[in-house]
Amino acid sequence: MLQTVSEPKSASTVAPDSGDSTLLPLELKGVGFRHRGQQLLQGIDLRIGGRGKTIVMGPNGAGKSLLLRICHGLLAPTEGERVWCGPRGHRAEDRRRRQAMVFQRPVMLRRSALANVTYALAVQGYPRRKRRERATAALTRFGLASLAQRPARVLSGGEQQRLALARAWALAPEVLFLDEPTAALDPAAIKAVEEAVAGFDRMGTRIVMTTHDLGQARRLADEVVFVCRGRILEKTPAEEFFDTPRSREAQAFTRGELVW
Ligand SMILES: Nc1ncnc2c1ncn2[C@@H]1O[C@H](COP(=O)(O)OP(=O)(O)OP(=O)(O)O)[C@@H](O)[C@H]1O
Repeated sequence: MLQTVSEPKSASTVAPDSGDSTLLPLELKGVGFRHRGQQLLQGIDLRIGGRGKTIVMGPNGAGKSLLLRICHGLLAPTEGERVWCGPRGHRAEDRRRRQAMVFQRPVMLRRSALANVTYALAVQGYPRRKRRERATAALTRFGLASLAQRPARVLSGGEQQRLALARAWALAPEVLFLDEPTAALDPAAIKAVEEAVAGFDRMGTRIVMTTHDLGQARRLADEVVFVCRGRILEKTPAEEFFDTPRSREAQAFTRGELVW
């Protein structure tokens, strides 16, 4: 489903290679999130640095999405702090431009597929005269060239998810957060998303992704962050996590048992 075209250079002058990442490492220090008297996340110490794909796993309601939203900056922690420690991490504009997030249900503007991508490039400050070419290359990369003029909101769920990935691809982010991007997709669409994630990884984009799918986590993860009841119980290299999970909760989770 994915077309082979050359992978885009970063929209900025800096290639999104972890060696010269301008944002990473990302550190959460003593992060908590409280809402209406409920402690939904607590005591989160997490460092995301270097290359690779971090897969965030855990039972329903554990706080995975909250954690990703806090990492991305969509939510502010009510306790502790989130710090981008790279040389340009202190600049809000750089943080906004150099990271992207893909959601389970893609957020599409009421305009064509192509315009969704060119708009994102415009917001990022990409030169006007080059936007269309770059957006078209991204749509082609994700097998969406023939749907470029179709209103984005009438695309199927799988097509919209590929469009969300194409939009992120055009932006060439240093860090990409994906929150259950395949939860509502059929097997072919899931494969396309997994190939895209691997492509982002090859491009040097740091991946942080949640999934419920153990098979998918095994295929993609370099490391696993296991979240349960609002806390991180493990941050472990993937092989070790699946072979010998340390916590009782992760042991049960990897056996496919319910964890509360
Ligand atoms: N913006 C928010 N404000 C207040 N509470 C929230 C917010 N987002 C999520 N919650 C609550 O926080 C808890 C954790 O939710 P979250 O979506 O992070 O879990 P999750 O691990 O991603 O779960 P699932 O696997 O079911 O998607 C839930 O009880 C949820 O109702």
